Amino acid sequence: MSTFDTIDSLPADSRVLVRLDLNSPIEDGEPQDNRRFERHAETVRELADAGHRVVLLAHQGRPGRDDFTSLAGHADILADHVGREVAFVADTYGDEALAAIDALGAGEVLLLENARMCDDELPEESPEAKAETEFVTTLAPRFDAYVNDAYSAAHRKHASLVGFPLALPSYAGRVMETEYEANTAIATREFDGPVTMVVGGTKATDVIGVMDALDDRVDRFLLGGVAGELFLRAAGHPVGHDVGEMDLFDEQWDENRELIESVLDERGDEIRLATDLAYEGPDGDRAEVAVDDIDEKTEGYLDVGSETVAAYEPPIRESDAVFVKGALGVFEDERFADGTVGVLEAIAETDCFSVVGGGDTSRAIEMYGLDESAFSHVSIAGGAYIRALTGEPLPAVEVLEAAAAEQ
Ligand SMILES: Nc1ncnc2c1ncn2[C@@H]1O[C@H](COP(=O)(O)OP(=O)(O)O)[C@@H](O)[C@H]1O
Ligand SMILES: O=C(OP(=O)(O)O)[C@H](O)COP(=O)(O)O
Repeated sequence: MSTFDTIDSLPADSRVLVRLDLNSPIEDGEPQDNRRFERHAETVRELADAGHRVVLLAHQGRPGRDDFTSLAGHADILADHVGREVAFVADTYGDEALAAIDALGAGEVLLLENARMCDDELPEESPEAKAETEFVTTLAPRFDAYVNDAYSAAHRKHASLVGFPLALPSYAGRVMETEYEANTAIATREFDGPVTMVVGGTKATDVIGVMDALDDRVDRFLLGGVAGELFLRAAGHPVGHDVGEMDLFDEQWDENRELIESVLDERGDEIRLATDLAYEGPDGDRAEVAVDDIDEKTEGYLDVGSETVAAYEPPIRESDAVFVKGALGVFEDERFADGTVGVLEAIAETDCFSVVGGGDTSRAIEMYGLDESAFSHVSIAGGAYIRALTGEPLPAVEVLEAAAAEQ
């Protein structure tokens, strides 16, 4: 169980500064709606309905990148989800922002500009250093309390995440609470039956680190995606390297080769690898090949094959808990969705405890019409989910816990 205080303890009629994570895909300069809005809207609605004055802080992208934009468009999307007006001010702690904050009435909601537009926000520093920045010392006196709901950014030591808890009574929002409980479950909960982890996606370095760290917590790993092919390579198959323009395998192989070989050597019995793979055939249709029949890799494998999907379903059905990190194939293309969707369907049909993590992978749930409520938790966190699984501390959670110990 977490040891931070939640918004259940927030005193009535508070002026509250709330950190959300609305970081979103940007297309043609506009933020795209996604689960983060829907989830954070619950916290915002609850606080506004209770009559608090609600001021929101969030970030978008990184300076210098195309996704580094204003939060004006985010306010509109959030307002649709909250079912209330969300005012926006293109300022964070200047006169315009302070005037808008001071003018806010009970139950009203205001979103401040992208926190990363302040020089004080980004350099990663200690909470003590961040608490002394002008950003924090200017805003904090305007508020009675700080709420952190941005679990998915909690691995960053930025001012809006770690500075305010030293300056204000601090609480966890609903997203922070639920993400924390579900994502640490693999380390903290005892399960009666087998624990299975589905491992795929493109970020092989991340997931191999997770496999290594979860050594004694997971009974079996079902592999696909890029990591799956790298393990097949370690097992002696002529796959798991780049062909043509591809840039997914060789670097990650060089980086992880020793670890993959030692994990396979020590835990081979618990690791299930694909026995067949799917690729784009000459007529553009999905084609499949048995791994044992591959003499040379000449094209990209884009999914695990149907024999593999069938073999992965029974262990899922027997599991007491299943954690998913990464897709088994390029599910965005319907021809190569069978592995990812097959596994998600098998999880949805069981009553095991299940967590699906990763921004890309979780999109398969709505793309293929799966019922989100069939999963115990669909995480909106990427990097923070990985860190939770590997047991690495999250600085923004640590400061909330420290604040609770002092409150
Ligand atoms: N064999 C593969 N080749 C290329 N891409 C793959 C393959 N298998 C899965 N993927 C891609 O992996 C992505 C999801 O994984 P990733 O980005 O690592 O994780 P996350 O869900 O954490 O964002 C999907 O978008 C999918 O297209
Ligand atoms: O989207 C985020 O992380 P994620 O891509 O790991 O899910 C967070 O908002 C953190 O953003 P950052 O990785 O630019 O610090």
